[in-house]
Amino acid sequence: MNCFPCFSSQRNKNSTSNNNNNNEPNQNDEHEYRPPPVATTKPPEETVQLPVKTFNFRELATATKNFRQECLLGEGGFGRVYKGTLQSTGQLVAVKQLDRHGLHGNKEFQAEVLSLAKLEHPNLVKLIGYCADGDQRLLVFEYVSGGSLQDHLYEQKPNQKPMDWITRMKIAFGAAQGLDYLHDKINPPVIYRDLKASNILLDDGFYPKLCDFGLHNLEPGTGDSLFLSSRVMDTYGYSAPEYTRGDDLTVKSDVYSFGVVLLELITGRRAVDTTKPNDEQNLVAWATPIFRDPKLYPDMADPLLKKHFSERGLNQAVAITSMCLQEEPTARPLISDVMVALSFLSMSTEDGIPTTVPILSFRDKSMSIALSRHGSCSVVPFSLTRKEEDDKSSVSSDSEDEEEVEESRSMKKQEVEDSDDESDSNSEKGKKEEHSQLNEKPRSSSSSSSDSGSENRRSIDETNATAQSLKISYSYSSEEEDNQRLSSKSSCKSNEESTSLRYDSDRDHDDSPVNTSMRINSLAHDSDKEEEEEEEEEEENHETRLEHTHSSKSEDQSVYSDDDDDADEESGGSSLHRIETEEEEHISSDQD
Ligand SMILES: Nc1ncnc2c1ncn2[C@@H]1O[C@H](COP(=O)(O)OP(=O)(O)OP(=O)(O)O)[C@@H](O)[C@H]1O
Repeated sequence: MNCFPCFSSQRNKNSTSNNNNNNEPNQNDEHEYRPPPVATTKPPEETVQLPVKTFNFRELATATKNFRQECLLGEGGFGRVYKGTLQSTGQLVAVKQLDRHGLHGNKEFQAEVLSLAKLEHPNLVKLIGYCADGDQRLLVFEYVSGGSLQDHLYEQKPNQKPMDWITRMKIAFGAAQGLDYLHDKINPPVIYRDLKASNILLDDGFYPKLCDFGLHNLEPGTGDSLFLSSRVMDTYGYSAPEYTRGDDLTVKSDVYSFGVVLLELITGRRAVDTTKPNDEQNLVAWATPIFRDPKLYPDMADPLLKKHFSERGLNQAVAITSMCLQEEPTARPLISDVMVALSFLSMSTEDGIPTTVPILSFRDKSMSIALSRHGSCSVVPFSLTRKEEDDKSSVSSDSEDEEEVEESRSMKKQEVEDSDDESDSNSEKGKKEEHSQLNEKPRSSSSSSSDSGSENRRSIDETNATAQSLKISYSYSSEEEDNQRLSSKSSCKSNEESTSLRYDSDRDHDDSPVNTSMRINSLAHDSDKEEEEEEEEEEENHETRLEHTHSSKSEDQSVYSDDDDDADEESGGSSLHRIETEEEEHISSDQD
């Protein structure tokens, strides 16, 4: 059966009507068996005429001035790309002349082209048509005029201004939207496989469009080792660890690559830069230790930004990046959550401070947790009632199951945090924006060690500074037995698996990823002294808040500038801020 009617040549069409197969009632022969109606109904995609044109080689040769060098835009893993003008319409196009190594057959090629043509989204470069003439295989795309993200980040023209922070966040947001479409809005999902700065094209207004998606099956001579090695080299620095391990790629591999691009936007550094000292050549390897120390975030940012960004925006962007770059694919967020978070970070506000991200926007709570640790205050804490918490505690004491105990602790801990939030909110009502230090580290270091594993866990927590700040510690040391158990447990909970559980706080919480996170969050805390400690801490925090109110306020109300360095120092780092605003209260109550 030909699934792609618009590719059918006249001859094919004829042959289709002649070979009238089971699904096509033959109008000329009334006596012939007609299948039941259901069988005659073609799926919509078969009947829809897809908006993809066929070009003959001559047309494209004319469009590109005979593939003249001056029209050459560049050469990538798939072949050369030429800028052209279609004579019939005057439309500017990019003509990709596919490498002729091991060409696919006509039908195979057409099938691939058609599936590409179905992918339509404003953040994807549109396929306009194709040419399969003799052994020539060409794809015709809309022309995107502004160059690639790579050009803008690293190959700036002398008179070109560096991209500002909001533009960078908008580009990230747009790219996430394109990726979200591929992952979540079409069926079956498309794994991009090749997301990188050079594949994000920008129009004149910096609107991003992803190119080279879905071309994987068109790779000429798949299995041609020379060809493959050059592509892998190109993608080196963006590939997820599972790729290197030889595991299957998933949509989460794209999320990793997206994290690398986000890191490039933040730092202005190439994914791989062989001109740098050895320990700085691989961007992710260079950045990973920095993720653990929020005080270093401002220094990590692209110097060309001259610190013109809000501290909170930076912290949250780094938090998202760090999540995307988790070693374990299942620990990475869904691109839809990344997209939502970036939608807030990319909003231009009058004061340059990004809008806070409401928790209920996310399908997976881990994103909310990470961002809440980085200054987003409209995060509504998990709404466990005291009754639920008591229920949990009694279940755990009955079962004496260590895991349940952990869970109960974490829930209890969470409730304490909830009440912290509440009291913070009350005490700070009326102020426009104020920071409070969550002071996680003293909390863990002051925990008592009645639990045999708590000492270990505490030390792991202390060394795992990323976990302290981000609370997405799926990567606890594998040497630690307890943590291994927890880590593997959390890994098993794929974000997708639990989507349906995420919003409902009335459900059984035992296995939700929320609780996985909560459990992990609570590792360093001992429940026995918790309330006592909380009281002390609340006092301490209150004092700290008062001390830091002035500096924190000025930090966040103005965008970062070089002059803010002192204030930054004074605030003792940037990530552990929580802000309560009237606006946020409004959002929360809306959500309620
Ligand atoms: N639709 C387009 N509009 C404008 N320029 C384009 C378009 N598609 C590709 N280009 C440009 O053509 C050049 C080659 O692109 P291509 O995608 O083939 O290679 P690449 O992205 O550099 O490498 P790879 O194929 O390994 O991803 C790049 O400079 C790219 O910016």
